[in-house]
Amino acid sequence: MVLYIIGLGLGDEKDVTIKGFEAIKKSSKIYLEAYTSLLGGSTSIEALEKFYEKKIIIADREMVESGCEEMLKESTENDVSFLVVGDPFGATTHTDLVIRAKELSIPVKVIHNASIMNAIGCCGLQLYSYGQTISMVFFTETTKPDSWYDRVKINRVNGMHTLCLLDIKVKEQSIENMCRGRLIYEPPRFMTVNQCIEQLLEIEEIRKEKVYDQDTLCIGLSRVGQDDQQIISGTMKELLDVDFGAPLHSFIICGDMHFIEKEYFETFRVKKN
Ligand SMILES: C[S@@+](CC[C@H](N)C(=O)[O-])C[C@H]1O[C@@H](n2cnc3c(N)ncnc32)[C@H](O)[C@@H]1O
Repeated sequence: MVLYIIGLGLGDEKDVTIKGFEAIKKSSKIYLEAYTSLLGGSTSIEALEKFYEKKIIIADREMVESGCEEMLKESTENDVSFLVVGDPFGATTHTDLVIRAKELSIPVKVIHNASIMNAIGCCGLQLYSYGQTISMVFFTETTKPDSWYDRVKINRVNGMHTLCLLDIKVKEQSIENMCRGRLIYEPPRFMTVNQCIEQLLEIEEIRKEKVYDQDTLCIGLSRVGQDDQQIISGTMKELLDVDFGAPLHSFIICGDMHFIEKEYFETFRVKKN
């Protein structure tokens, strides 16, 4: 029997490929990885279930990171589909799951789809000219992780663009609820372009290595691949107050731009009052 790992793309329930759809149809159980990305705003689990005519089981972080025992056991007897928004190996790599399945001699078939890692090409910067992608996590009162700053520095020194993927917090417990063992979860949070810029500038202020500043050119994107996607370019200062609307958001710190990249950049330039 086969464990299908299927990318759903970035839009809605209809972005699944025909191959993916066929695999879902013949699977006895369908799991949806629901903590590293999000389909289009109005795409609910119910919409997926209606379109695929199948019941969907939510695979949260706990389940995936604790080994997916039940799902793998099921795959030894029947075809099972594990759905991932975007591409299964785009940004979040589900390699642990593949290794576990291989250890149990379960055949795995991966069905790819669009990922933010390639759809980001819609802003006109050449995919070949990006350096390392960074993940920007929410700062807290006590922690401000900044290891990404060194990677942005390398990218900037080498004239490369930096894609910043922004934090998603779902099914998080408050410290108090965790300590008391209460399974009460905080509302989901998705980092905005504005929060990302604030954190970037805060760390530049602390590190002072002149990696970028508020006049650095950048691009904010939201809901890429969906009908209401937004792409807005400008300086960090200019984008700080722009409302990019509903999640998900991504951010790019531009490196050196070819003249065609510059021309394209200007077509998305923030409107000044
Ligand atoms: C772990 S990554 C995405 C992994 C996903 N499997 C993929 O291939 O696209 C999640 C982050 O990518 C970015 N992202 C994903 N989809 C997006 C979209 N449609 N528009 C803008 N940003 C997106 C957001 O910053 C989000 O927090």
